[in-house]
Amino acid sequence: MKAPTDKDRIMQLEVLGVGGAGCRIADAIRAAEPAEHSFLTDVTVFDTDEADLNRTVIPESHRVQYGPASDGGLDGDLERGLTIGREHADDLLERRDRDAPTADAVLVAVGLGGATGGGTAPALVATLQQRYDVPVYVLATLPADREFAATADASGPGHRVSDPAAGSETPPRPNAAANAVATLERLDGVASAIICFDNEAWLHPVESLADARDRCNRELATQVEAVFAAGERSAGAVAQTVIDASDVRRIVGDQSAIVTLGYDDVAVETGGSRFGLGLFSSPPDVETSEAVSAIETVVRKGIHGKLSLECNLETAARGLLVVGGPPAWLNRQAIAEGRQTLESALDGAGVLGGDAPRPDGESVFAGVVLAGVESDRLTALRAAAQRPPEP
Ligand SMILES: Nc1nc2c(ncn2[C@@H]2O[C@H](COP(=O)(O)OP(=O)(O)OP(=O)(O)O)[C@@H](O)[C@H]2O)c(=O)[nH]1
Repeated sequence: MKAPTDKDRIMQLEVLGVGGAGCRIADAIRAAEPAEHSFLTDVTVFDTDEADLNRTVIPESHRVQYGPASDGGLDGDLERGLTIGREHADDLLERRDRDAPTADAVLVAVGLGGATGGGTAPALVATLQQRYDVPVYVLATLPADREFAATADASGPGHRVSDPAAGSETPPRPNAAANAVATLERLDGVASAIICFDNEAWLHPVESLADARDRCNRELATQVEAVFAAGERSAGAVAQTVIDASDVRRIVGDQSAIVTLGYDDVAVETGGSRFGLGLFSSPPDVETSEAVSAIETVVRKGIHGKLSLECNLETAARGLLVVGGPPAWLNRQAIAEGRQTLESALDGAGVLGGDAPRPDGESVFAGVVLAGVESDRLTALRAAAQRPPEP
């Protein structure tokens, strides 16, 4: 954390999506990137399932099919996925756009529970770590119980075939918990950090993953963007306290810590016309009390609201808070107090804070990172992984 200078480098992230979920999440992150503050160097997606790959809106040049040339993926066979992953990891990295600028960090998105993403991610991350001197973070979804639990038969509410034509059917995955735990173990000691998103917590009670996934992916992309695009200086708006790549690195560490994200936002008056070019609009007069109240609200909900992975806050080893929005709303005192709020919630763990001015933004938001957390959900998945698959 430091005051901005002209030499400040804005954090740039390369995103690689692997497997069905990884490709869709990478797609969602790309879609969430606002034109006026780009933070992505490049987004490339890899899948064994060509049909799934072609449903993303990632340009064809950045979609890579590998392994057996068949639609439908590897059907949950993780051993096979691991073999294919080891065989192809080098080649996949070669098949990226070689002209893309070097990033400050790489984010590998993957859905844990399947065979393609979960099989390839460990080898891909290990190869990235060998080749580059930048952190390699994994963004991993955890499977929902309805994918593998006793009630997960094809007639259960969680397994409604939603829209087969769009490829959104969700077949039961009896091995999902075991696969997820096995992949997590393989990533431990290899990934710089593992950011988790728990599908179980984000799905509504009676909803199939197919119905929920686009909404979940948008939520996750928003959480990611709030944090990783924080260091951006856009259109003359300079953050008072810039969060850069080394700050993120300090907080999430390089020891495969489990990381969870929090986020909240509130729409605010911006004074500009939504329809015109805004050339004649002036910044709104913002009441200090209103700005303070908006920041207090998003910080409180960002910390105590639903996290990407539920955890006991006091177990967090480190935390990061980013407060963003239109510059006129970014009250410095309130942001500093928000950081103290995070510090007290984390029981004195090390906390960094910063602001992210968004001149074109229409909301005030808080992005929260909690690193090194312990989560009952991971314990439950490990227990489920020990049980034999339901018949
Ligand atoms: N949040 C979210 N989770 C998803 C999505 N698609 C799948 N998942 C989760 O990710 C896990 C793995 O699914 P996929 O990524 O489709 O599987 P895969 O890696 O392609 O592997 P195979 O299909 O077995 O070849 C599932 O068990 C789900 O829990 C998605 O779009 N969003």
